[in-house]
Amino acid sequence: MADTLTKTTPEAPGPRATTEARPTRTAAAPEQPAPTVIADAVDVVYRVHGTATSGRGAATAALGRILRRRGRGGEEGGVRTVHAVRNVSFTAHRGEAIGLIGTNGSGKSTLLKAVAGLLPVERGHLYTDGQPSLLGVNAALMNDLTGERNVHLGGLAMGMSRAQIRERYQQIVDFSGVDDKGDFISLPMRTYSSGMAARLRFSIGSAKDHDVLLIDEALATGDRSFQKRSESRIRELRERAGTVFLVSHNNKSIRDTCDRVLWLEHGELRMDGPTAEVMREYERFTGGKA
Ligand SMILES: Nc1ncnc2c1ncn2[C@@H]1O[C@H](COP(=O)(O)OP(=O)(O)OP(=O)(O)O)[C@@H](O)[C@H]1O
Repeated sequence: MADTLTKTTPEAPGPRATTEARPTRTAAAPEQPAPTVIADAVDVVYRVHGTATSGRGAATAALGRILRRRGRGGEEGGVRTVHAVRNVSFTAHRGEAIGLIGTNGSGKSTLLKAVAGLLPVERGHLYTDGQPSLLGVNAALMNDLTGERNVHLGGLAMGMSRAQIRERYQQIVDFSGVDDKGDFISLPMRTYSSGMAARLRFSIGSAKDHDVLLIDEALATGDRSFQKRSESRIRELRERAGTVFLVSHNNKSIRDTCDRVLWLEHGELRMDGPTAEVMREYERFTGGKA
């Protein structure tokens, strides 16, 4: 494992911090767990191209002209900007399970992708110790291949050796439960229900010990009994010294799995603290409906 934190995100073109205020790991107090992710005033901005509507007569063109007259959105030359994460700072440590909560569109998935190094930061810096893995997205599974082939492919994509995959193969299949209703593991993944595919992805992704594991709830779908199994798997992964981030709208899952919660709203970090405290405030904010 690297001795110093490394910068994982490619930087976006355009304005950025001028000083390279790279946080160095300071001599930690004996019981202080090592930091695994440092976000230092991070901004993430999407640029949506092709929003200009030039065709005369088209309904979308007319709508575009109306919206432009009203001066809405950060649009310039047909490029709309969406400022999804704003000035977010936090430090995550080894052994922590951190929930990411917030109402729809608050920036949770975007922040997760930035930590995974899949999206550039516009301003600020992100440093990670070890390789962050976003569960599912980077497990390059293919619909036309059988579940069995995908277990091998996903394992290789995560950097497991063939021998490691062979050794854990049965465990991965059993945990996913895709064979519970017949021999589905030998059928192409396109024949799986979305829940079955998500279970296999979770099972493959969590078969490896990760330094930083990022889980977006969209990938952790599945029935209640599978969710329970996933929660205990997350606890195991965390016990094996990594850091787990979990995006979820399921407050119970967050309470059962995480000891710390980051609450995002409009891309800003509204609260960062112990699960019980943050969830209490969040439920007050959403009227307990989130
Ligand atoms: N590829 C994209 N291009 C442009 N804007 C995007 C893109 N993805 C997300 N956004 C915008 O960024 C903002 C944050 O979205 P994000 O998906 O991170 O929120 P979220 O908190 O994960 O939402 P949800 O709980 O609904 O999954 C939203 O305004 C969304 O419309």
